Amino acid sequence: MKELWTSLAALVGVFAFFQSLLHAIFPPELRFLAVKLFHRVFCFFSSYCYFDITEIDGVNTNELYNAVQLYLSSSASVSGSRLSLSRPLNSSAFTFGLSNNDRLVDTFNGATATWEHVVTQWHPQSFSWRPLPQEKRGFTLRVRKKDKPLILHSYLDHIMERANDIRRRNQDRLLYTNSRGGALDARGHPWESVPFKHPSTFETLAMNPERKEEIMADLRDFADGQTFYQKTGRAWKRGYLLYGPPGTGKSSMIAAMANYLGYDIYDLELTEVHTNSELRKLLMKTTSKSIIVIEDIDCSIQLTNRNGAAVKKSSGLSSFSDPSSELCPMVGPEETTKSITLSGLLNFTDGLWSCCGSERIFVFTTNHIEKLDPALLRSGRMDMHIFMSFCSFPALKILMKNYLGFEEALAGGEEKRLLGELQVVMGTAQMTPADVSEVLIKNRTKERSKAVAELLEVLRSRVEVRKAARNLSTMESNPNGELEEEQEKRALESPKQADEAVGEEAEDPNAEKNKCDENSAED
Ligand SMILES: Nc1ncnc2c1ncn2[C@@H]1O[C@H](COP(=O)(O)OP(=O)(O)OP(=O)(O)O)[C@@H](O)[C@H]1O
Ligand SMILES: [Mg+2]
Repeated sequence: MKELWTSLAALVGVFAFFQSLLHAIFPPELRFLAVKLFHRVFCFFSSYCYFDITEIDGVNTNELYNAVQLYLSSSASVSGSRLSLSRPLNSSAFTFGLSNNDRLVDTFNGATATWEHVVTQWHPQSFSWRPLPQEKRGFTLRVRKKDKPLILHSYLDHIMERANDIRRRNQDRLLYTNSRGGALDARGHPWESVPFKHPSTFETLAMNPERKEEIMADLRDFADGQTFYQKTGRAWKRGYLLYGPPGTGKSSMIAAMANYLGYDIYDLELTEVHTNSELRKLLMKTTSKSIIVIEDIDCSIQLTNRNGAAVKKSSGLSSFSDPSSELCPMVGPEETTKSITLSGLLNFTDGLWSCCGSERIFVFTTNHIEKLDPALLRSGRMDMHIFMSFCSFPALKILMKNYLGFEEALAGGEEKRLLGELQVVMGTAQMTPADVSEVLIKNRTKERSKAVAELLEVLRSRVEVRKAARNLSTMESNPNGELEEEQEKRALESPKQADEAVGEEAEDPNAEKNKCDENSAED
């Protein structure tokens, strides 16, 4: 045994001697060439090929590196004995990873892939404004040469897909905003994000159950429709226009959609976007499986029609923004040339640029559908028009269940009677779900039947106010109806002052016409 150790030590000594001799005799360039040559010969005779996937690709983060890390985390958690553990920002789950210079073997369609996590110290030479990492990290993938085509064509795609899945499952959804205007952050992103934790779901959303089911089915079909969209040559996107009075649940519906599908939300603040190209850049930086929202589209911004002229209500093309409205200040011609145009917006939702991602939903909301340009309403543009109405009786039952735990099937005699009375007054009271919710919140700690009775009282007084308003307006017989409109607005917008206010019945001007109106183009 002792002899073996002696001969081993001698061997190491000889090797060290020859190495120092080589260093002394040959210049570094020659040594470098020799190593390179050796490497080439080795690669030529080796049956393996290698791929390096570094964390930083030039100055940008390499998406594939992150995807591989996430992908391997699912198998690493099962097989590894020493793992790195992390919890990414905005994530609700832990992620496992390979420790430095550790290996993991994966198989894909019969091919074996060996992954090694390589970490080396790094001292960047060049100056950078951004703090750069002190170590260089990357993965080395080793596969048999014969498996190279399979790896390049399918395996990497498979990894990206799996990683996206894992990310979606682990990560809290995000709400993005472009409130910084067009300015980019350190990573070149124009969007800022916060975790999206809105509790609204389709279960809590008060609306006609059949209509709700229809919308949910539409969303499901959309999310599962990759093959359909591919087969029919359509971009994988869908547009919803939500319209109705304030407080009827348009924003709540968007949150419910996002929660239902597990999508992120991009809340596009159009007033912060200055040009069409800025709008395009924003679109390009959105991810798949997301909902892009433009709230209050009718008064977000001064839009121009496709001829470049300002859209005028009087010209027959209804306007997004009434120049006289204080919400939508008039923009002069010189600004108009710089601002975004209607065609820019239509390109954003519908043109070639809308396809620079997939599986995206566009949602526009408005309180005044009659103010929208027909170009936005025409068939196929916004696939589904959803009217969010005043609180109906079925919607009221949902709110009562949410806030008071009131179940119709379990209601006692007195509760049943109250429910019957509610049904009678509900149709004429025209209260928004937001107003009803407020009354229910106020009374939620009371005994249930008392809370219901209280709501009935509020609804009745509302009906009374509306009746009085109608009578008064008939007496005044205002030929232009302008006063009626004003009174109606006051009575409905501030129900608390309704006793003093005198108004006329307010109805969505397009309610009947547009109710549940869905563009036939979609199917
Ligand atoms: N259909 C509804 N179902 C459940 N809750 C509702 C509904 N509509 C309104 N609410 C309640 O009223 C509040 C305001 O609703 P929301 O912001 O969704 O209305 P909106 O239609 O978007 O109003 P606006 O037109 O002013 O933006 C919500 O926080 C929610 O609690
Ligand atoms: Mg809203």
